[in-house]
Amino acid sequence: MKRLLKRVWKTEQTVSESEVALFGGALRYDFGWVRHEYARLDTKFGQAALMVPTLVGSTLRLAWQADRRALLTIGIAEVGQSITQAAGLLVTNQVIQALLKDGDNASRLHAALPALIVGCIIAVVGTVLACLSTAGTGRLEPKVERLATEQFLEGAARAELEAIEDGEFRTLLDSAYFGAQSSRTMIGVCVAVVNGVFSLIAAAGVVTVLSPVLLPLLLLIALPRGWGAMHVARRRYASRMQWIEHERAKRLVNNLITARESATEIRVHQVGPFLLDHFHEMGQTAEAEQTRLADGRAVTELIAAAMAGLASAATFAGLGALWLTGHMSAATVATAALAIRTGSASLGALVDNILRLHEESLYVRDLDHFRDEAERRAIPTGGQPVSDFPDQVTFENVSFTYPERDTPALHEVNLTFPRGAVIALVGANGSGKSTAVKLLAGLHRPTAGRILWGQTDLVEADRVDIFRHVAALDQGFQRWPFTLRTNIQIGQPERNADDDITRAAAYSGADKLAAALPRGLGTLLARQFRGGQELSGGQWQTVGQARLRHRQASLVIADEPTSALDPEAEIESFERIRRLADEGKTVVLVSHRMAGVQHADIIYVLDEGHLVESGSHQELMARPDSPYRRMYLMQANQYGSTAPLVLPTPSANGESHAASTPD
Ligand SMILES: Nc1ncnc2c1ncn2[C@@H]1O[C@H](COP(=O)(O)OP(=O)(O)OP(=O)(O)O)[C@@H](O)[C@H]1O
Repeated sequence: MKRLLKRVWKTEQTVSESEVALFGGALRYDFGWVRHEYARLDTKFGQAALMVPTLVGSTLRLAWQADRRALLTIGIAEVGQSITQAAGLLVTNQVIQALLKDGDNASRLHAALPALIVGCIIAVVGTVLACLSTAGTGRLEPKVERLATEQFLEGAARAELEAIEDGEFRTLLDSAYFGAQSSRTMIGVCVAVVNGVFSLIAAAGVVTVLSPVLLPLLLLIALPRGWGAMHVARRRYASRMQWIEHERAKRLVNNLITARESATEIRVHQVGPFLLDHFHEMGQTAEAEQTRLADGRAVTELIAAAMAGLASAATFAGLGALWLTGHMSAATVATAALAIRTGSASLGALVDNILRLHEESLYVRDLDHFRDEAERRAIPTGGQPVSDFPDQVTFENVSFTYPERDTPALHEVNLTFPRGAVIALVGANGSGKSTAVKLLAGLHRPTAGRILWGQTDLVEADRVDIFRHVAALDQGFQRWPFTLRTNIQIGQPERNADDDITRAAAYSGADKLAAALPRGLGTLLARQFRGGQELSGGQWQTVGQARLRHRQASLVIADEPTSALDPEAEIESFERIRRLADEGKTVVLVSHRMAGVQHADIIYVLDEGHLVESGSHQELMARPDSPYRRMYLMQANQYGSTAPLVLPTPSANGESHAASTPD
């Protein structure tokens, strides 16, 4: 027995050899909710019970916002039920008293009849109230979940990009995600807690009315039951946490074996059998762990039941003694026994529900915290209007350091983006090009220095106005799992006319792509769904450029727009983007393809966050020690000295003709 208890109650972590080999140990997410692991195990029941009003408060506020009628219905139904419960017990007492009176059976039954009828009416009212509460809860739960999810999504969508990239905020975001689901669960649990409290008050009230001496007896039977329920709940929580860790590891391996991204290596490198072996080993460890936990639960429940049984026996012995010594009538003893049973069952359920409430509230509190934090870090609304695109946007000694980074990504940089010009940003990997365009687009605010939109400092400007002027396509632009049409329209969702979409598609060549797809522009671009199609990287860039064109913006930012295009498509693409400047748009190009940027009006060269030079292609090529010249020649030399970089030069009428580089 001792060995069994030791085995089932051991608390140390069981990690399979496979988990150690693949992940270096148990696979734990760095998510916020993991911070709560075992939190409740350390919480005493008293502490959890004391927190109930606070925990219930925030859920009730949400419920009040979601549907106050449903909330009021539940409240009234629950209070009504507790009244019917107490009244039912008192009426039962009347019935028993009448039945135990002197006289023949018929006269005793006659005497009991009025109380019996009242009892039936009370039971019907109680049932109707319980149904009302169930209906109200069913109506309220999805609304609360929807409201909580909307508040979560709104907070996430409005947060500054800095916040989204900040590890702490992301952690909070991930944990708050569970809060929306928990808010829904909390409604049902709150109702159960309220129900439990009222039932307990009703039972205790009746017991006190019958004989105040019975109240300690109720406690005597209820306390061990409460202790048992708490112990079982705590073991269940611990078991869930351990089980989750194994499941998480197994699910990850499972996903890796079936994922499309790993399909090539799974086959060519024969990773499949390797991972399957580990999957099998992890599965066995998990099964052993589950068996151990199930044994543990059974033992705990057995002990809890035994304790509750002993307490019941002692209580009923006490009741028997009171009856035998003439301190209590048989009718009162019977009613008291009933009230004690009802009360102790309510208390057991109450303890269980309070602990569940505490567990769920951990996630709901994360959601509350996230809402506050998201509000604090939201992109500010209002500010100085920037209704017209200015003559130029200027970076004045701009520095920027990412959160959690020591070295600045941009260091006292001065840049000018004149209206209608093509500006190229070039430089080695990590030199700060993408960071500069994110600042230009208003996605980040400088850590030092100023970005001036005309005369307006970006920090004081209405950011929504700024975003309205910007169309941006970055390296990892979103490949929405929607139709081709929506993938273009989403550049400016409110422009939905067929003509606009077709024009944008024709601009980038996405019209030819659509013609080759089974449902044209209506083809779903998501292989994971039925009828969905997958595009190649280059085809996606064509779609991205159509999206860029669809957006009616004055500042067009294209960060590596051609990296996946074939040479012919790349030439066309650069030319197309450059031509946007002819319409008065300011075009900012970030690219490693020197041939593509050489026709820009201004080329800025960045190196480790510093601006090292600027000028036109001709000016930069004329400087012997120019880093731009070095990069350009390096690329040109890859094709051999007899084949210098050749790209069409845009002509005034938009047609292109080949031109060799000046070098
Ligand atoms: N979200 C981020 N959080 C923290 N650091 C970042 C983030 N994005 C970029 N950095 C860092 O900032 C520096 C500049 O990165 P940036 O992406 O602007 O370079 P880049 O010139 O666009 O590079 P590439 O040519 O490789 O795209 C790098 O050191 C990079 O590691």
